[in-house]
Amino acid sequence: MTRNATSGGRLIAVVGPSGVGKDSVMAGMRRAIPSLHVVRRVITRAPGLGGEDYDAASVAQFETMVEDGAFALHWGAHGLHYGIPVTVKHHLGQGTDCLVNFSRKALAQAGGMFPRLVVLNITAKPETLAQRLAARARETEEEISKRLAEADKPLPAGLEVIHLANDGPLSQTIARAADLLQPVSV
Ligand SMILES: Nc1ncnc2c1ncn2[C@@H]1O[C@H](COP(=O)(O)OP(=O)(O)O)[C@@H](O)[C@H]1O
Ligand SMILES: O=P(O)(O)OC[C@H]1O[C@H](OP(=O)(O)OP(=O)(O)O)[C@H](O)[C@@H]1O
Repeated sequence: MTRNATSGGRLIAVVGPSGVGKDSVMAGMRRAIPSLHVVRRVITRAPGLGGEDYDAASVAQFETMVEDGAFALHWGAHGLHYGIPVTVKHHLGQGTDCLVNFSRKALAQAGGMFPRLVVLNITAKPETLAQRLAARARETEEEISKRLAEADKPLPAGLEVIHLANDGPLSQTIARAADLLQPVSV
């Protein structure tokens, strides 16, 4: 029995600082728990920059999508816009657990929208983050510095949060995440 014995799937919101391994852990969880629906975000980022699978949009396209009600929730960060397609509500309504790369700043709003929200908070030491962002090389050095400066952010109170360190081998983190988030019957 979970804490939130409500009908519908869980929205598993993966959060943590830039470079901590959110996308990597999510990719592993998708393989470990094939029944999970992994949410494909809309991002105003150039297409094909790797990491997660996302739908690239221009700012104008994104704003039109907002007006059209295409998103369940959206936010801005790192000079980009991120949107969670409204179709996530359909998957949750069908009882499917959904996994999404999320923003700590958007969690308070999500808590009021999704009754079965579970936060997977991934952590790593500052030096680990710096090494990983440099090695990933998706952003410029200036952008990386800004991301590192924003690494620490509080989580809102009152949410179900699972904390998971990703300083060690990725396979170990994925196995632990899959174990902690295996589907449960309510
Ligand atoms: N446990 C780990 N050990 C070594 N490298 C990792 C680990 N987890 C993630 N990485 C690497 O660190 C970089 C950042 O990971 P990523 O999943 O893009 O993080 P985020 O989505 O949180 O920004 C990527 O190059 C990824 O391959
Ligand atoms: O409010 P915060 O918790 O700081 O999160 C801000 C944004 O950072 C991440 O974006 P993105 O996946 O583009 O960046 P990352 O891979 O470098 O974390 C995350 O998915 C949020 O969209």
